[in-house]
Amino acid sequence: MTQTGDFGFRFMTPAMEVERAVAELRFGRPVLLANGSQKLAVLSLDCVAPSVYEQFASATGNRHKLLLTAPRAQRLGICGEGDIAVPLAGMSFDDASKLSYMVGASAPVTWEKADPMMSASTELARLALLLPAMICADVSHDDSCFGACCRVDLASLTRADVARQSFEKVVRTRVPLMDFGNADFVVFRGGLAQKDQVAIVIGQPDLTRPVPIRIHSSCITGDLCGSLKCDCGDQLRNGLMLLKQAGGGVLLYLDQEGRGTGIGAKMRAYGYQHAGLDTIDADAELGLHSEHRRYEAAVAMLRLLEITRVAVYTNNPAKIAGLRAGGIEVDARAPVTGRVTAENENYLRTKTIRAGHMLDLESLVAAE
Ligand SMILES: Nc1nc2c(ncn2[C@@H]2O[C@H](COP(=O)(O)OP(=O)(O)OP(=O)(O)O)[C@@H](O)[C@H]2O)c(=O)[nH]1
Ligand SMILES: [Zn+2]
Repeated sequence: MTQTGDFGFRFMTPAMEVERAVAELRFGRPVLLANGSQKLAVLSLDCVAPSVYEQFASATGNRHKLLLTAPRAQRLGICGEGDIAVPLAGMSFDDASKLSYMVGASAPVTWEKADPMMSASTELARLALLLPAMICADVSHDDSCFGACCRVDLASLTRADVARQSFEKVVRTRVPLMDFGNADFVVFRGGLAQKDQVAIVIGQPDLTRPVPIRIHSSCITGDLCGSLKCDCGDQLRNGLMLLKQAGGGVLLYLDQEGRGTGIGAKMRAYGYQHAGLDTIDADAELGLHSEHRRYEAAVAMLRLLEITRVAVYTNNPAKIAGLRAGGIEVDARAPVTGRVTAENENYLRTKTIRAGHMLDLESLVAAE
């Protein structure tokens, strides 16, 4: 087993604080976000029970506010103001939910620019795979009702980044694959949530040359079930084939469902897409930005595999930028595509036009 970082045993590390806070939010309990003497009680509307919402309101003297991210504010017609905060006094749980992530909600009558601490709380939501619909209240003067709650320092959110880059190799084992021959599945554990990540090594790549790689984000619907709404399943299999044809390479299969937003958010977004929204606007309705993925895990996995120079199969410039930011040399980039279907054509077009993906869609359509 290879250790990538030695944090020793300390009573409380930034990563521990953040991980505990993330777990508490997922249980629907409040956490305290602190920055010096400023304290913000935070609750996630995505998984709180209505009764806890009511308790939170009375514990904060009805001074609680709802954070709406810039994409959500924009969907509600409030443009160019960044994240906003809406006073919630007197607003029911259902109305707050509607305001934070449902299609067709009206713009709030009263709102203000969000305090930076409130905006920072959305990073906890991102890590918790929850919608960034945060209910917040400043309790700097009296946090007595929140004494038993998990406390996380604002600085820990940044310092926990160090932990994100700390991975260890757990096991490497051969798996015979139907179309690709023998592959080595290498399992890594680490990052903030200690999720297992998998590298699939095809053949025996020459590590002295740029190693052909594919970074693939998990897509339960496409990879496993052949969903026609995206091209992921084809890209997964075509990516593995390209690595085999290149004489060997590595596919990093990252646990990043729904562009890092989680399967719950992705399925909510699919519901909105059925109502006519494109992939980016559907996410924006939920308060999500167009991209929530990060690539520290990919960089750490490559380093543990002793790979520092790569040739990447991707159409997504953010993946290349993520590798380069982590010090991996990207020598070349080649496309990897899938079938264009009636159901995924708009999705692919939106990614090309609105997210800058390097995809020659018209040629693909013409080739079908
Ligand atoms: N939020 C959201 N995620 C989606 C949607 N459709 C697919 N996904 C996710 O998008 C990601 C696609 O992953 P990849 O195919 O590796 O990445 P990519 O950004 O398309 O880049 P390349 O395939 O490398 O060109 C996966 O995490 C899917 O689960 C959608 O409509 N909404
Ligand atoms: Zn997909």
